[in-house]
Amino acid sequence: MDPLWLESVLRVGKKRYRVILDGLHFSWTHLDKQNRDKKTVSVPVSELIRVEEGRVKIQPQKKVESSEHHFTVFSVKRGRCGGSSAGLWTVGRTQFSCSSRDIRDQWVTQLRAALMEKSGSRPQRLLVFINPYGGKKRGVQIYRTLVSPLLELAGISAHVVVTERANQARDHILKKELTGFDGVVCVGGDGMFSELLHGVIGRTQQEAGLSEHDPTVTLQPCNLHIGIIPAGSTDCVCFATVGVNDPITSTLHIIIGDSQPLDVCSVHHLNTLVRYSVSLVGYGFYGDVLAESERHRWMGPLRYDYSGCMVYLSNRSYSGTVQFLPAVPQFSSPRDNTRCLSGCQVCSESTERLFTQSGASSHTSSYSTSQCSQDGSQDGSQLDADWVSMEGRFRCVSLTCMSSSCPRSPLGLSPAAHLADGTGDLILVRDADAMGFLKYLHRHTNAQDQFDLPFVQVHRVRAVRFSLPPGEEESEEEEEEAEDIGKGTEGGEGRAEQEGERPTRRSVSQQHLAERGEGRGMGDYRKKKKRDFLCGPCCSRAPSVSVWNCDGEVLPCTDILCRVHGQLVRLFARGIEDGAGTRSCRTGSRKCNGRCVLHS
Ligand SMILES: CCCCCCCCCCCCC/C=C/[C@@H](O)[C@H](COP(=O)(O)O)NC(=O)CCCCC
Ligand SMILES: Nc1ncnc2c1ncn2[C@@H]1O[C@H](COP(=O)(O)OP(=O)(O)O)[C@@H](O)[C@H]1O
Ligand SMILES: [Ca+2]
Repeated sequence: MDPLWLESVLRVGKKRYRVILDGLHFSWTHLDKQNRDKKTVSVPVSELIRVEEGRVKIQPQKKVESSEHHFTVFSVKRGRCGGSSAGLWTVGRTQFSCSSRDIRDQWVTQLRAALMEKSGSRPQRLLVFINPYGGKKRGVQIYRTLVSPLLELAGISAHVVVTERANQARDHILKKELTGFDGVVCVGGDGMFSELLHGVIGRTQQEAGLSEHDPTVTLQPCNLHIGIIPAGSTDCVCFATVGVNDPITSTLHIIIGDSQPLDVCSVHHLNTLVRYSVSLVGYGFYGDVLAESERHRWMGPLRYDYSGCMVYLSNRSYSGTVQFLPAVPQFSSPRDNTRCLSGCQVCSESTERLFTQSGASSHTSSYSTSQCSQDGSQDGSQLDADWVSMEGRFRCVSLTCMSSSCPRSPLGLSPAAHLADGTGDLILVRDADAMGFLKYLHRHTNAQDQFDLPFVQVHRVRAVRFSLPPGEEESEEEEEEAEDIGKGTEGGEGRAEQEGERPTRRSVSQQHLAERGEGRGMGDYRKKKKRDFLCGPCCSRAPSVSVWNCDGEVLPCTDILCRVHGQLVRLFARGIEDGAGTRSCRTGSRKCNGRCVLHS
């Protein structure tokens, strides 16, 4: 028998329960007057949070009464499947009454031993960054009222930094002492997550002595977990990895030490790392929406809806050449009608492929043409011929390493994409008429297949290249000019940071490039903006070049090479559980049981 096994008949309120603890579950079954089993509640030991003697309120320091015969168990409690709280987690609190103090002590000891066994995989100490300006500017309030009390309940200590400038979180992770921290957490949106992502990946490569600028390098997977408390505008990374945007649910995933590997796409321009992305690298529509939205930041999250309409009305398409390395089609397909859910088999099988066969210790691969071998591992050579090339005019070119579901699009840009399979989905939307494109966009908001349109193609890929058509390409001269513009703005941005003003986005990549003294291409965006955008999105003078939206950051260059790095980072999450994934306490139309400050 399991050494942790314990069984007793205890009371919860006035009802009698057969209570059992085995190695895996803590469960209690209601017994009727004839001692027949009725309803059972079962909690995996991995989802227990705390066990206290006595009858305890949600904060252990506030005991209602210290009873010698009682103990209280705090655990993860799921919202009703199919109900309005599906996918949402809360803290369940159950007070058990024993017939003697001895029995009570036995239960408390055994339950704590079970919890102790789990403690190795749970964080003890966290480094938390709060963006006070993200989303509706409620980051600090969300942390103080919803997150901090739960961390305290779970006995997790946190060092909290409320950021005063963009890139502070990234720089902290890159440069400061991190010993003793089991994870880093952001309270903010996708931009804030991106800061942590760049910090964690950069730090890991620094320590491994690898150059991130080398597009051929096999990057070192990161050990430090990242937690996301959603408090931003889109919160796509949280939504796509948890299934809901809810601070309490995300805190509970952190507390129990869930671990979700995540594919990351690196974006290079001329042997310089520009940025990393996990959700969207998008040219055309999504780039234009982002660029336009920056001018309306004061609108908060609504800026994307407004800019989306404006850009749609501008009816643009862009020329370019897209090349891609297809993923192995036998493993999965973006049109196989599956969803990457918690415990996804495609992702588990990929783990073995990505790490066993690739030999993670050999850090460079022959990448004259590719970094991925035919078997799906992350290095090895491949022939030039494997690149597929497409050119023409596109409404949008999007690459996403995950579904990129978010409250605006509950199934996402690519509903069958996988979080951790080492591939991304490349979506090419050719120049359709305005109604056709609207149909495509609208299908993101419902269950209709957005790929079932004659002008839309989707490919599962491992790498993508984009280049402008001859005559439009980024010339040396343009880049030098762009560099100058970049330098000018760099100073301006620095001033904004110093004075505690809110700088615009685009900061991570610019600073990244500037700090490494490799600012080639920097400011292209601004230069092109000068040329094409300043007249507004509805201007009749249509621009010939768009910009790239990289997880909400405008990239400073147009010709790029993207490469998917399988399972490069780990989040405190477990993927979307079956029955979740369509709800958000920020959609307004759906309730979050009033628990969320975002609704209050
Ligand atoms: C007729 C209805 C049209 C609806 C179209 C809906 C399409 C939604 C797809 C959303 C993909 C989101 C990918 C995630 C991007 C975020 O990283 C980025 C930054 O987020 P944040 O830091 O929270 O501000 N968000 C965006 O780029 C917004 C794209 C909105 C496009 C309408
Ligand atoms: N204190 C701060 N002042 C100004 N900008 C900040 C600060 N902290 C973080 N940022 C930047 O703000 C940007 C947007 O933050 P984010 O939390 O993603 O909110 P949103 O989802 O509303 O865009 C991020 O790119 C981040 O670098
Ligand atoms: Ca993927």
